[in-house]
Amino acid sequence: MQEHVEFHDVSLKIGRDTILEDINLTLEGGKTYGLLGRNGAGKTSLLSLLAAFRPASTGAIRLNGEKIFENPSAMQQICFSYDKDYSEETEKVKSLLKNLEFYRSHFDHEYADRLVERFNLPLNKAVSKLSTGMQSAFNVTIGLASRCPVTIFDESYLGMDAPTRDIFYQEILREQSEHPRIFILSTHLVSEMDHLFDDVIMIQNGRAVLHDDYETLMTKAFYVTGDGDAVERFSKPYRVLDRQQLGGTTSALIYTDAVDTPQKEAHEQGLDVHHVTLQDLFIHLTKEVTQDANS
Ligand SMILES: Nc1ncnc2c1ncn2[C@@H]1O[C@H](COP(=O)(O)OP(=O)(O)OP(=O)(O)O)[C@@H](O)[C@H]1O
Repeated sequence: MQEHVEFHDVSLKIGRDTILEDINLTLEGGKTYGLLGRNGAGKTSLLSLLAAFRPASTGAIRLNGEKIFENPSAMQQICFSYDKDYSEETEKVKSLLKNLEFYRSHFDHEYADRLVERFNLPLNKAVSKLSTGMQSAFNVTIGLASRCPVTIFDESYLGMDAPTRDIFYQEILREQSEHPRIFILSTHLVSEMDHLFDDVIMIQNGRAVLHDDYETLMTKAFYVTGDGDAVERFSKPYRVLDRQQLGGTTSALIYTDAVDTPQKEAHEQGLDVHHVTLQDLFIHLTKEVTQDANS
């Protein structure tokens, strides 16, 4: 069966603060989701609800139609890899990995061994004695080898050097093709990880302000550059996320939900059209929403 997760009208309130509001999302098996949001947007809060660490204040989260919270069989299907504090952990890498087979029904020991080798993890060292980057690699090893149908990595790259992150990215791609599941990658390294995403979800001020498939999303935004008046005329009907002027030349970042994106039309009007990166789009979309929220 193809896994699916549904957030239905989910909110989270802590004390008087509304942390998450009106979250409605559907996630499907075989897809890798990039979860993006500024600091404090609510990414970890959202993921901790999905991992059933806490109940939602309203609404429901379901895995394959079953509520997740306090449901042991649903919780068994979800792995949450985050920047865990191992300072009190006296167990060695080897024994902690061995113990996992009792908790994680899908855990693949051979795969864990391969990852230990790839990440160069010292099996006989206490986990608390691993460097920051090695602890991240250890977390990632558990997340990948547990082969949970829903696997969440919340900023799991912390402290990892570039070659180690590259191994992690290769493994995500290989696992998704050989053992398809729902991967959720919460990250600030947008430009480095965007090639992994099938879908992009953006959280802003506790709301899911965008959920789109990566390819579609990247056709919705583009830069037009040219004579200032011509750019103004062209961009009038569209949402302009950013505008830069240099002498008589203007460059505008257009974002549109139009099914037929108007890039051809821009060309016909003598304007240059350039692609936007996901990182740029993220910066300008979240900047715009923040300004709106404050206005
Ligand atoms: N236990 C808590 N009590 C009160 N407020 C909290 C608690 N945990 C989180 N928050 C608040 O909820 C909001 C969202 O925090 P969250 O950690 O989910 O954001 P995030 O998007 O993961 O941020 P970052 O990218 O900085 O890790 C923040 O305003 C934070 O201060």
